[in-house]
Amino acid sequence: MESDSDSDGSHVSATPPRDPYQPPPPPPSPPPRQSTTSSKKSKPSLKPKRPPIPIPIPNPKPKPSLSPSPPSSPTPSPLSTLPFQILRRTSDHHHHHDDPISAAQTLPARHFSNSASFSKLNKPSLNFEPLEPSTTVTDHFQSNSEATNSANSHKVVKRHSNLIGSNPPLPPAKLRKCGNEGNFVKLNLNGKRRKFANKGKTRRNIYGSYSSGSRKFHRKKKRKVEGEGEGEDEKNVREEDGLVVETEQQKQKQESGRAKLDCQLIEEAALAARNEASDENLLKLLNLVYGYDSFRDGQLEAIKMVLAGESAMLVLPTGAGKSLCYQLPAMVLPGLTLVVSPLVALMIDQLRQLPPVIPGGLLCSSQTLEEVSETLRKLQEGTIKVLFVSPERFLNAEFLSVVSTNLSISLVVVDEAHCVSEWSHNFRPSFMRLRASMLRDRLNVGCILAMTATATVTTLNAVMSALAIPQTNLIQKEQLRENLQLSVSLSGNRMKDLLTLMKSSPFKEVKSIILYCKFQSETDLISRYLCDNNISAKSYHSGIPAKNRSRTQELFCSNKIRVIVATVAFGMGLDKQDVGAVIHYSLPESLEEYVQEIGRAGRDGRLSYCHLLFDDDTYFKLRSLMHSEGVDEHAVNKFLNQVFNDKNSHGKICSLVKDSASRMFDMKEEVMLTLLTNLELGEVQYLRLLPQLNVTCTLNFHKTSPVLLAEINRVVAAILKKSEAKQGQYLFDIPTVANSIGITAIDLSNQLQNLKFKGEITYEVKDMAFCYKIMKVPGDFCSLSAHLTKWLSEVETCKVRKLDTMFNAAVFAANVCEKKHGCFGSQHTPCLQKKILGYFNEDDNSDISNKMGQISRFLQADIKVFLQSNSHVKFNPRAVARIMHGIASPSYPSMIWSKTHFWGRYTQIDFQVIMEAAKAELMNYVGKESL
Ligand SMILES: Nc1ncnc2c1ncn2[C@@H]1O[C@H](COP(=O)(O)OP(=O)(O)OP(=O)(O)O)[C@@H](O)[C@H]1O
Repeated sequence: MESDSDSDGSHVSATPPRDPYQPPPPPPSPPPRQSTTSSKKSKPSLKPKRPPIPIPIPNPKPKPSLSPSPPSSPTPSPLSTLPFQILRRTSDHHHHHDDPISAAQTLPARHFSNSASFSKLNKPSLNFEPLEPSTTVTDHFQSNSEATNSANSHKVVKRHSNLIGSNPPLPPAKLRKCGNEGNFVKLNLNGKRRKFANKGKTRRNIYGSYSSGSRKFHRKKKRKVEGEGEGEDEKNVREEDGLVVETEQQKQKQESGRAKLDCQLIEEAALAARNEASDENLLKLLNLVYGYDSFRDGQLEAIKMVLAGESAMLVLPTGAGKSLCYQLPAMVLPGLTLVVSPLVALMIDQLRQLPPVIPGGLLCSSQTLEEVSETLRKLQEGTIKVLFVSPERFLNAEFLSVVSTNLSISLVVVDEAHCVSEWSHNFRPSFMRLRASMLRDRLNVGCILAMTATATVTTLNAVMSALAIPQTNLIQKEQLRENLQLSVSLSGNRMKDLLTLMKSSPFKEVKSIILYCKFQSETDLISRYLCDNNISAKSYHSGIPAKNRSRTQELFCSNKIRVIVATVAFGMGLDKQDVGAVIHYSLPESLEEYVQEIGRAGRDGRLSYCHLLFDDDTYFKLRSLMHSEGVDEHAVNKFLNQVFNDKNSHGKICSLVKDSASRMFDMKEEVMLTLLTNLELGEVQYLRLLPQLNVTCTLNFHKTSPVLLAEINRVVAAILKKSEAKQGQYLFDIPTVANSIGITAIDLSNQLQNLKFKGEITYEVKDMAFCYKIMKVPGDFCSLSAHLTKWLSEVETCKVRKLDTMFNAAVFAANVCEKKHGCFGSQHTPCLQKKILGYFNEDDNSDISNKMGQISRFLQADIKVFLQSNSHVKFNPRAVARIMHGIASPSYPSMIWSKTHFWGRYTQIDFQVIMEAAKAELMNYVGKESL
């Protein structure tokens, strides 16, 4: 069993149902929903019409339509706190995703020119890079563009300025308005490079007209329109092109005039808001850029606070519009806005959703050096206004030098800010880099906007304290949307129950469903199962190559598949408006995760359905997994001794080979990284983490003799000194050689690369390692390891409590709820809402009960037999308890230990109880000194 919930740690039984299942009483059916393609009737808009403004503004996202007389909702929840109106899902509403034009209308409409009168600080202003049509597609989304291209080789797909691919093409009418489409981010996620034939040639100026390089674009377009071109003589095409270009140029002239006017209006509005951040000025800007008539609950408050230079903590439900709370200030504030997000995919989505008037960029670890330097160059030029950056990149030396010397940062946004706190469901050690003191010291940042949809009071307090946000600056709205109808059922046979559920109302009418599973193998199995039962489905998890994943997401977003069967890897940041249902096939690990995932449904404000199927087995399995990252003080102590193995190592670059260290200390890689990050970012800075690299090098000399080369090259001289020579090959440790001549390991790698290019050497590297520079050797290893172990164990306990709370809420709804306050059948919206809000507010701090057994008659005897039958192996209590729970660890891999009779035999007994029993038995057991 693996600890990673998005990993293939478990197997799902496909055995036929054992127990006859009574499906939950179906809720009253909403009217049937028709297929996407058939529903194109225009419907009255959800929102009041915007007042006319001087220039034609393309519509904002098509509003979900109302069916004339929606049936009354079965959920009696009050709607007063809702940030937007709830509509009941109906079958015939318009689905813009099927329609490229309306899909494109989901893109914000306005564009800026380079003539921006915004003062440039070194000068991130609302300007745009020239367009490189085909290069706005990243490798990440290459599959989509390839699909488009192969469908019509002459069709050039133009893209939204902040698009990174996989986006609906803009219709010509919209394109004309784009004065600027130059933002693109290339991510080499697949490790491949895409060649752009006309890169650097096709340019579009800031008002949308084309420079000479753009003739190709028109030529292709013309061929497509007139069905010509195939096999046609290039010269003819060029002659005809003359006419086409002329008319196009006339049109563009007119349009560029209009675009210029639009830009001026936006610039004026932004400047007005900068001078006076009044409701009126901000509303005008909102309307001009997004086409929205009003701010949603919490937005204006947050925007004004940030514009006043005050840090804020913003807690709004999923889909309530948090992104707008930094996008709009980014237009008004003079400096750069940095947005830190936990996931690359999330940053890509956010960059894509940036209005075209805001030039954006991205920096993350999956980019190549070339891509990183391109972004840094743009930053220096001031052509990026909002930069998405991963926390790992955040305080990296090169980034810091560019940012701190050339740019002024107006705002740092910490998205999914709960990741800062170890008491959240999703703690990211790298988010520790975002402490306010560090931001102030290194980047001179005064204003921080932290945003989350899912945080308990404890988490919020931890985040606000780390980011130095005063309590008075907490803007918090209820963390649940009211348009989600929550139902729960305890399942004896989840596969059968799932099918029954999906074939009954209201789910059978819902066209777009996310089905969440815990394990990768489950998603594959369930998607096949659904397909076998005529439900179009595809699986999505991190084990699927990025290219295929984005293709699946694209198919789902364009409603080509009805159900996406996904692990937790899917959904964060997904802003598909018309997801009508979210089904949990497995118990989420926490109420936060549950709320985050159901938050993918009903973002269009319509009533949407969320069903949780749960069972005891999954709970026990997850509970076991909660213990897979636990460590003992003894192991932490050994780890620290290894990290600081040379007591006089101040300033030295060291490395820890991941595989061997992981086995040596029986610690997962993530745990070692958490410890190292704590040693870097905790109260005392003991070390500084450096990029990970392969540290063992085997080298051969080819041209010049090693000794002669060493005379003119100090790297070679150092290698000869520090390596072991064997049969003409030189074996050495990269950090050791780097240290000996006082350069970084990365510099050494670069120099080796140079020698290789010159034909002097060939070499191979292996052993991926954590690399770090020692800043201070701890004085007392024992107290430091005690401190770190206590901290890790508290984090583990916190996770376990979260799972128990989630399970208890489901059990309460399914078994205990008396259905007095609006709950009925399997529907438990009121009681679950109460539990969730109480949990976030921490109303109930009493002990959380759990279903784990505290005693077992045979446990002690089984442990004894196990130890006796494996007398040749050294165990500690944690290792024994893990085996009894069926959890693999680096030193006790499942490939070997799952064969034992006792593997996973005691998943229903509390982990601590087994640890205690194992400890007692190991004490008795002669020859075991591992305690
Ligand atoms: N004032 C507004 N009026 C109408 N629509 C809005 C408004 N503000 C934001 N939206 C729209 O709401 C949708 C959701 O916004 P956004 O993605 O920022 O939500 P979020 O709070 O970040 O959600 P999540 O936490 O799930 O990522 C977007 O399509 C956005 O354009």
